[in-house]
Amino acid sequence: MADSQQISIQELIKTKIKEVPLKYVIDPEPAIPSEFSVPIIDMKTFSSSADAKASELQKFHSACKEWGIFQLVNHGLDGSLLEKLRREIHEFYALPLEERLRYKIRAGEFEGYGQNLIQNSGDQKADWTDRFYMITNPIRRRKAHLFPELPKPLRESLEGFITELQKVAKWLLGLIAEALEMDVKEIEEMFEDGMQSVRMNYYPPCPEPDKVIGLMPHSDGSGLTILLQVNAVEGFQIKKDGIWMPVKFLPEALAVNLGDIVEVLSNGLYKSIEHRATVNSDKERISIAMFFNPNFEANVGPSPALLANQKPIFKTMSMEEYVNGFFSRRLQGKFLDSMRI
Ligand SMILES: O=C(O)CCC(=O)C(=O)O
Ligand SMILES: [Fe+2]
Repeated sequence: MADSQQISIQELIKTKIKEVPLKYVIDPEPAIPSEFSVPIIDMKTFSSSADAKASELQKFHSACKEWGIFQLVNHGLDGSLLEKLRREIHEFYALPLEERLRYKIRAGEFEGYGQNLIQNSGDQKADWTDRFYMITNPIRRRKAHLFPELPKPLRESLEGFITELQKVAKWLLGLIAEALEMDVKEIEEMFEDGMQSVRMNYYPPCPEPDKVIGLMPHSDGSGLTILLQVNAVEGFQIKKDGIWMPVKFLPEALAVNLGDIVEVLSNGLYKSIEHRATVNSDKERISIAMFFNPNFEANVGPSPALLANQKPIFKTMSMEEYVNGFFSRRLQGKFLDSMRI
């Protein structure tokens, strides 16, 4: 396989393959369509009457307990900003290969553009995706050849998107503190100047879509993840009550899923949902996920506020230790299982 095709599936499919190479062939568990839809949380309701707010907070609390994912509407993000961001991400993936390769994943690193890494050789299977992952915050942790070197229009719209999402994430974390009856200061301090990262996921069309997976089943290692569908192609699925189900998002909603850190913080009351991405035969699919995490001075463990009347079910570790543990494995399954007491 030529080098470019090792880096990019987008290049591989230009060779008009009829069958997918063995390293991508898995046998994904089928999904079963469900009549249920992911809960919808309306941000506007929180600024209306006290009764309406209390009932929306209750809905939020149940969504976090039962689903670990919800769709946030009336989030106040500027439609034209989202429009521009979507256009610029498309343009990035339409760039000639040499341009995209300026950002390719370097040896021993996980940030950059390219296929998801296979950690151990053997017969480990690969995801059908060309992703671009990078740490965006704290700004001092941005790699000089990645974010600062992006094409200017993409960089500017990403910057705008990040600033807006930071406000939404801060508000959501405050809501989590309120729903869990924690001190809001505790969560604010934990996430202040936190580690944030972004992944632009590009899933090329696939000649045998039922044999591959865009992104293996996993829960996010983050505190919170905010996900935006970049084009209108479906493919996001969650495992709910042991069954995979496809998820349809409202076109302008932000999907918010809880990551492992919030599951640990809530001492298991809230759930980080297992999810995956599927691909299809004729359309590319693009999404962008932004991950919000605590800062490197924080500890990851059950909130002391919750331990007054319950035993911890997870260990506490430093954020540094947590991040090293998380990135030393591939994105698959649930990392927090290794933190259970
Ligand atoms: O592409 C998607 O819809 C899912 C992306 C995702 O789960 C991730 O980037 O962690
Ligand atoms: Fe994810």
